[in-house]
Amino acid sequence: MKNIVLATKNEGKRKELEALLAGAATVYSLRDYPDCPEIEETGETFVANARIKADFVAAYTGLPALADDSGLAVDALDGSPGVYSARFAGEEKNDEKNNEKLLRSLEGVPREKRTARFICALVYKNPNGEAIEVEGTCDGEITSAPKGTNGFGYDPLMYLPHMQKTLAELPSKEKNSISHRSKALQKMKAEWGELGM
Ligand SMILES: O=P(O)(O)OP(=O)(O)OP(=O)(O)OC[C@H]1O[C@@H](n2cnc3c(O)ncnc32)[C@H](O)[C@@H]1O
Ligand SMILES: [Mg+2]
Repeated sequence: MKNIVLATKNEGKRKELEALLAGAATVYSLRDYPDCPEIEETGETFVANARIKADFVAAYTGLPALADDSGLAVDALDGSPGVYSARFAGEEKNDEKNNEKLLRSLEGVPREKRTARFICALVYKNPNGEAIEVEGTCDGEITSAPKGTNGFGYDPLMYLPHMQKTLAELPSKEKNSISHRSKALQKMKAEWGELGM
C-alpha cells in the first residue's frame, strides 16, 4: 500500500480524507510533522493553492503528499468567498465567524437566489516530481440559519435540496458519499489506478 501524507492542518478535512482513503493508502498527516511551517496560500485558484501545499509538503517530508484546497462559491456574491473561504471573516480562520459573515452578506437575498457550490481541488505530488490534479463539486443553497452539528466549516449553512438537509445534518458516511471532497478523491483514485500507482 502506498504512503501518503495529508498536506492539511484542518482536522475536519483530515478526518474525511482518512476515512475516504481507508484501505487505499497508509495515511500520515501534518500532525506527524508538528514543526512543518505554515504554508502561505498565494494562489488565485483552488488548484493553484493545493499545488503550493502539495509541493511544499512532499519536499518537506520526502513522502507523496496529498493537498486539499477547497471552499465555497456563492452565486449571489459573484463566487465569493472562494479561495478566501478560510479567511472570510479574518486571518484567525474562525468557522463560526465565517458563517456569521456569510449569513450577514446574504441578508435579504431570497431563497431561490442563495445557490452555492463547494469546490475541492486535490493535488497529489510525488517527491520524484509526478503530480495529479483533480476537482470535485457539491451544489446546494445557503440557509438563513445554521442547522446541524456534524462536519465542519460552512456545513451547517449548506442545504442540499435533494436530501432536505444541510451537510452538517448528515452523518459523516453520508457526507462522504456525496461531497465535493469525495468526488475529487474518486477521480484521484481512478488516476492512480490508470497509472498503476
Ligand atoms: O489549508 P489547510 O491546512 O488544508 O486548511 P484550511 O482550513 O485553511 O483549508 P482551505 O485553505 O482549503 O480553506 C477551506 C475553507 O473552506 C471550508 N470548507 C472546505 N471544505 C468544506 C466542507 O467540506 N464543509 C464545510 N466547509 C468546508 C473550510 O472550513 C475553510 O474555511
Ligand atoms: Mg488553508
